[in-house]
Amino acid sequence: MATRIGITGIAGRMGRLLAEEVAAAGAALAGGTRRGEDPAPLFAASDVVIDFTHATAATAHAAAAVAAGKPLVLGSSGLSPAEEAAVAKAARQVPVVYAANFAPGVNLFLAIAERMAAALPPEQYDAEIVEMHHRQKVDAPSGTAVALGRAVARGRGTTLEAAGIESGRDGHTGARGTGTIGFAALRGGQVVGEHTLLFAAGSEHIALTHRSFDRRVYATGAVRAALWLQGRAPGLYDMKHVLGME
Ligand SMILES: NC(=O)C1=CN([C@@H]2O[C@H](COP(=O)(O)OP(=O)(O)OC[C@H]3O[C@@H](n4cnc5c(N)ncnc54)[C@H](OP(=O)(O)O)[C@@H]3O)[C@@H](O)[C@H]2O)C=CC1
Ligand SMILES: O=C(O)C1=N[C@H](C(=O)O)C[C@H](O)C1
Repeated sequence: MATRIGITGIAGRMGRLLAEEVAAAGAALAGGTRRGEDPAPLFAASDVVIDFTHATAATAHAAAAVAAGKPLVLGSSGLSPAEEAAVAKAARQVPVVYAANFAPGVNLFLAIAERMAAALPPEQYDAEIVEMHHRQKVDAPSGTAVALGRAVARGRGTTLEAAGIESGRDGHTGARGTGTIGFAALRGGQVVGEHTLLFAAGSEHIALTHRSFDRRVYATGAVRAALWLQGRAPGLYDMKHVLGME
């Protein structure tokens, strides 16, 4: 029997593409919800649910996954520490793939970012992350930019919070802090998603850029993650697990 996949926020930009990719993968669309609807019936009718809606919905959707005993693929960005903690708690009872970006190239980028950061001393190389997205995006910096920042911090043997964040500089900011990680977010037009990680030293710069031209790449990855979750033990997984990049 085909895997039944449910989609929260099915009328959204990602929701519509996810429905197409469920069919393309030979799975069955169990149904979808719109904003304000009770997610419980969808979780009950699904083998796995994919959630690309909004950060503020993540806690309720994680709770619905636990109540129904169903795996969850979570792609929403901009989650607060409390919302991420709620997802991690749910993942003790059901398997969850939570990824900032479901594009394979970005997940390779994250791995390379960590290695670059480990090789380039923070006293000499300032790490700056620049992202650009479509004018409708409601959170900044993007989830992917935050994931890149976390990868750089990991490579440097620290955390993003401990390294220090310089985001959205404006006015009399003072000089850049050594070892901090900088973020800049651009919004305009219909840019699907662009991320650049720059290491800037006195005598050289090295930059890596990823560009998505079609958000279908995220939908394909999320459906792949949903199918990969079938039969998994409870736990908090990432796209690198789905792609076998661990
Ligand atoms: N991890 C990844 O690879 C990717 C992540 N994303 C993330 O996915 C999310 C959705 O993006 P996108 O599809 O472009 O956004 P859209 O605004 O196009 O779609 C979001 C959908 O979710 C619904 N929704 C909004 N808030 C809630 C809520 N509180 N509860 C239930 N449903 C809700 C909306 O309903 P309504 O229409 O009524 O507002 C809408 O149908 C964003 O957080 C985005 O950053 C996007 C692409 C890739
Ligand atoms: O909102 C988007 O569109 C995207 N959101 C994700 C993010 O915040 O990183 C992934 C991708 O960049 C598109």
